[in-house]
Amino acid sequence: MELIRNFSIIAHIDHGKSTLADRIIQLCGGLSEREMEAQVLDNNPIERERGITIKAQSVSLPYKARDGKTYQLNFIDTPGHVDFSYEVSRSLSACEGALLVVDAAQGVEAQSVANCYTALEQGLEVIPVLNKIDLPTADIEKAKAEIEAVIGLDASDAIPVSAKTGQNVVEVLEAIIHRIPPPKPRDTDKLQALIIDSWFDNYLGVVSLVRVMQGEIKPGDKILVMSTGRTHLVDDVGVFTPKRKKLDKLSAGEVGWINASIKDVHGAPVGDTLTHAGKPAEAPLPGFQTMQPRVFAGLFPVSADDYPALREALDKLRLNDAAMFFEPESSEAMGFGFRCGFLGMLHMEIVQERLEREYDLDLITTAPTVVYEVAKTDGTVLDMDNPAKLPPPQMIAEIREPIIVATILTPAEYVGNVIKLCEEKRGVQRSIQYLATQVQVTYELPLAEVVLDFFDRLKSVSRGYASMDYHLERFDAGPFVRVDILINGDRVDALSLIVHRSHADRRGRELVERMKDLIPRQQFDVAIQAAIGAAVIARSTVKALRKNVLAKCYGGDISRKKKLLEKQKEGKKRMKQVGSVEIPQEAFLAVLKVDK
Ligand SMILES: Nc1nc2c(ncn2[C@@H]2O[C@H](COP(=O)(O)OP(=O)(O)OP(=O)(O)O)[C@@H](O)[C@H]2O)c(=O)[nH]1
Repeated sequence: MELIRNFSIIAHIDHGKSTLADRIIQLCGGLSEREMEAQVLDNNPIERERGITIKAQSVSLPYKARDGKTYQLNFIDTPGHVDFSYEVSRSLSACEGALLVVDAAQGVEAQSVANCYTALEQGLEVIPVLNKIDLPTADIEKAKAEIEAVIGLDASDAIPVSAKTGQNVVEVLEAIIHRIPPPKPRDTDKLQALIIDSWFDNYLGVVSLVRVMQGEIKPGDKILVMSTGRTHLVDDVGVFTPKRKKLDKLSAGEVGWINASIKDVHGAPVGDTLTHAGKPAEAPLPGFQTMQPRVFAGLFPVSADDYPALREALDKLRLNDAAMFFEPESSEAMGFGFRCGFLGMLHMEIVQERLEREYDLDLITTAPTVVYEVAKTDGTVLDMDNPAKLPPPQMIAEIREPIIVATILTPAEYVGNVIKLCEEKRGVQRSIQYLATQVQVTYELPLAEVVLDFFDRLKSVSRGYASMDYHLERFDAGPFVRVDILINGDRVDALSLIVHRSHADRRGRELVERMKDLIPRQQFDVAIQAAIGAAVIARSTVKALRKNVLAKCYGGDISRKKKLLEKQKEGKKRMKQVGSVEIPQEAFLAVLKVDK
């Protein structure tokens, strides 16, 4: 155990975590040059394409140090996006230390600050690493000053490196073995293993990444999942090197995978404790906060025939993604589909992309909504994740919306823009603090205002420099109303929105205008209305088509004609019928884009 070091890397997206991890793997001889390919830790092709890490993974590496001893380094990867910050804390809880990687040309970003605090709270040793020193814009002293001012962490012995060229990376390894303590020995050998992550493998079924806190775990052991009381036989145990390698056992202090023929990820819940059925530990380890889906949307197949395929695909995805939620939903406008819950917008986009790409499904996604608390006049409180299901106004005593506290870090020159954006999004300022080279602004903001386009807007008003982190604080009552969209008098239930009364008129108007541009002209007039209850707040009309589209081409240009027809066919693919009107997918997505 003296020779084991368990560590994580905390870094903001793009600061070079994967590149550094690859270098470390290479230095420890984990993979040959050919096998390195690109970044081995980003397994999922979508993660790789988007260059963001989502799932926690791990590697065990032997490192022969300058002192002549060979250490076992267990690196547990953490995701870098704000949607997935709960996964960071669970990766950290399996470690004794963490590297804080800061891009020396960019400085500290909000996400790393929050994750760094989590690490410090959990008692981890944090080693600051300044990356990208090969860049001419890198400023080591400034980055150090920022770490000290913003995080309050001593950065005098921060290690300057270039993960790209490999310069100084070996010093990081030496710091890991000297500065991060080995796992603490326990005085009992009763098994306690913390499930850091579980995922579904097509060949093996559920594989769990565990940190053995005490005792040991071997193939053939009968293990007990402490929260469910279920027992399973362990088939195999091992580590990733990063290749999957079977071992005889995993011992106290180690991190590795186990496979115990559990059917789905819910059978091995993340944060749960495994122990021996015959000789159980007295108590489970402290678990993790369960993750609550915060953003909900309806997913509907474009073709009703795809409904069973969609269900199957969602079932499969859920095997891997314990944070995803879904249940059947039926909509008058959209037919049968599923109401799905996600951690945030990025999570939603990724799931949607996987369904379309890996399962070849054409989907329509309704506007995402947050979960409102609806207090009814009869004293009951509902969690409302679907505006179409809001009870009638006379039954509602109060609607409460989720409020977050956002911490934003920005260079001083953009602070005015950032404040303006927050105010526009109904934010209430809590504090503003000038630190070394950045400003830290804290705002209370309605989550509903944040989920749609806040990140994009924040990036654009700060030229990409501002970063943010947030946590849910409470629910606040407010004057919320449901805005319905009617097409030729039919309510499109899937387009209903819950909005703040003060934004309802503008929102309704924008929505109607946008829908008008997106609904193709038909053989008859199409009336589009936005309404609150029976009161129409905006209206518009798509005039009936008078001429055949092809008439414009004067019969001459065949290729142009063909193009037009093809374009129409394209458009047809993602259409939904509402009453007698066909609505393209973009019209539904317009709801997303309307600026609140
Ligand atoms: N010049 C230079 N570029 C680097 C260095 N380290 C990483 N990069 C580049 O920075 C970009 C981001 O690096 P990644 O390693 O993918 O970043 P990451 O933090 O893992 O990103 P996520 O996986 O999204 O969390 C890539 O284009 C790298 O090539 C470095 O030391 N110097």
